[in-house]
Amino acid sequence: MSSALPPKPRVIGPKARICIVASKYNEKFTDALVENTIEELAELAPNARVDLIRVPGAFEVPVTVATVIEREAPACVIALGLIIRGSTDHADLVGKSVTYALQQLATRYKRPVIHEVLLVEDEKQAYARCIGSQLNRGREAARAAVSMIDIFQELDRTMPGNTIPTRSKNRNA
Ligand SMILES: Nc1c(NC[C@H](O)[C@H](O)[C@H](O)CO)[nH]c(=O)[nH]c1=O
Ligand SMILES: CC(=O)[C@@H](O)COP(=O)(O)O
Repeated sequence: MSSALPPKPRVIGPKARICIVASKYNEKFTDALVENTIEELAELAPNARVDLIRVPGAFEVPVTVATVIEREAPACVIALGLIIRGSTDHADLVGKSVTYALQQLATRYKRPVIHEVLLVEDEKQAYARCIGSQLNRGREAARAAVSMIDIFQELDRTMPGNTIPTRSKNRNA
């Protein structure tokens, strides 16, 4: 059984823009994920501007995240979705490709991308993580997002520039 939610981070004051990219597929569950995320963000980042983009399925989430970051990068992107395993390998293929793509985007753009595109076995697991409270992955997404915004704002204060020394022309330097 998965562990419970991470503790609530401290409330962040500064205004920040957060973009949620959420798939519509399995909408009973993905709607609940979105609602829980927004509710938790309202408490932890009351001054934040929260944009919401809904896409057809989990597989469409990464390309939308990439476009959002390239056009108007938010402080943090939250990716939400629910994949329920069927009778073929499609669920695994979608789940793994989305996971890899989101991590690639986060590290390429140095922008926090919170990954709560869930792959579950059945509706019971989906209910516990999307609608239930103890394991709610929407609240978990919001807490991770606020923590990362806080961390990156601190990094901007303490490590503003490119601190990796560029190699000099003199290879011996
Ligand atoms: N079966 C689920 C899907 N499948 C659809 C894909 O995500 C994608 O939209 C399609 O392959 C077209 O590119 N999506 C989910 O989010 N959840 C599922 O359970
Ligand atoms: C992730 C999916 O598209 C999957 O749930 C569809 O079900 P199936 O594997 O039976 O085609």
